[in-house]
Amino acid sequence: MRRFPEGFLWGCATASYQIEGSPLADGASPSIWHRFSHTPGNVQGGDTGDVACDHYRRWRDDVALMRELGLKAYRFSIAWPRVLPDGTGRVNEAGVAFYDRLVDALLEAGIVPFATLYHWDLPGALQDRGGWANRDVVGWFTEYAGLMFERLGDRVQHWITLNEPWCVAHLGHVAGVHAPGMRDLWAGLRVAHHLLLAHGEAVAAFRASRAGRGRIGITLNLAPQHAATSSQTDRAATDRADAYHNRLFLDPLFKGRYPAVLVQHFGEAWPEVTDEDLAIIRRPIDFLGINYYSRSVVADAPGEGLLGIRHVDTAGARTAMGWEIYPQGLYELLVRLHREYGPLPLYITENGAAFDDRLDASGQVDDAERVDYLHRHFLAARRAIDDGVRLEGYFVWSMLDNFEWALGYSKRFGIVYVDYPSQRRIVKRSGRWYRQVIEANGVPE
Ligand SMILES: N=[N+]=NCCCCNC(=O)[C@@H]1[C@H]2[C@H](O)[C@@H](O)[C@H](O)[C@@H](CO)[C@@H]12
Repeated sequence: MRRFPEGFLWGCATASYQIEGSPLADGASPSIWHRFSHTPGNVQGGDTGDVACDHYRRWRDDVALMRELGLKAYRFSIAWPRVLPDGTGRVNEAGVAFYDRLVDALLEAGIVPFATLYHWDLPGALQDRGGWANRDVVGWFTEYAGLMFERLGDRVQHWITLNEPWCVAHLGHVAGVHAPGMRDLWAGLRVAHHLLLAHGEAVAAFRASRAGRGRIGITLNLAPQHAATSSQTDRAATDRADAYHNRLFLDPLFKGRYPAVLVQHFGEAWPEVTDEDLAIIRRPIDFLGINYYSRSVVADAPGEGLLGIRHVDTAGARTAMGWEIYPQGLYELLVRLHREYGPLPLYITENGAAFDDRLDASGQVDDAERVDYLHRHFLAARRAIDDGVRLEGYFVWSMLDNFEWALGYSKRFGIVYVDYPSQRRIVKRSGRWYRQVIEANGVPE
């Protein structure tokens, strides 16, 4: 048995738009994902977050389910449009009350709440004013963050400013496959910069708030980039991919500068960046959240796409998302972060897999593949701890099957199956297995 350190925080992660449903209930306003999913052609099957897992109404039973699973911690996100329907100014007390009750129920169940301030559901009213591409968003986000620190900061001690700024900037503003569906590199690079500025200003607001004695961090999706061959051109291509996918956020946050290779590569599209900006962005944080799913293998492809690279297929097994199952990439990433950007406390704020789960004749889900996936990734994380990495918790994505963005409900990541028509929750084999892991605080070799 490979035991984890005493007090290791085993949990699950979710996000507001992906599980809550009731997007316009009790004074909430439309988010950019409400608009995006209701725009035909954007989401597979025309799916929307209108119902999702109906968590907005079933939250009490879901907390009971978390307790049944033995979770030590639970990472959720707050829907900005519920608490500030116009994005700034007027507070919607019914929206705040939902999170107030949720936090109280979690504490009552002995579960540590981790609150993510932004998991992609920007108020549509702010998108109408330019959204993340408008530098004024820094003030809007800081106001929202300050309100939440004020209202929940006496009970929530762990805060994540942003979930995956890379996805917000690239998928939402360059590739256009996520809300708000923009395809504009110039805007996307500014969005990345504004997200980091907003993060930095929220950190300062946190330190000044009554929540300030808690911990604040940010969650990045990070993926090791491996060169397809040892050729100079493939290595240079991999360096560009690593700079864009990983260092675009890591370097300003922890080194106070953007990767030079990107500034060069993007030329006049690169935004104006001042030393004052960089000082805001690099304000010290208490932990780094890592969302790990897989790695990429990269080859030089002159003139192709944004970076002149292409991703090379590998032989390894894949999840239902088409992502290679590569647990050693988690070990490699954790050790790199510790050595190059740390040493600071780390949490795996998301790791998990989608597989084609089906109810069997007995109405159960025997998701052996997900058990194997998690087992191998837990062992990789445990190896990193042996090498001195200060890993303090692990949140499995996800507790429930949920709305998988542009893929709608076609992908199931949960350790609990959601039968959407009936909204019944059915704990999968992986959920029962995870409960044992948490109880033992360890996994078999
Ligand atoms: N090009 N390209 N892109 C692939 C980039 C992968 C990054 N996607 C994630 O990490 C998302 C993260 C998200 O927080 C959660 O809300 C999503 O449900 C999970 C599962 O998808 C993961």
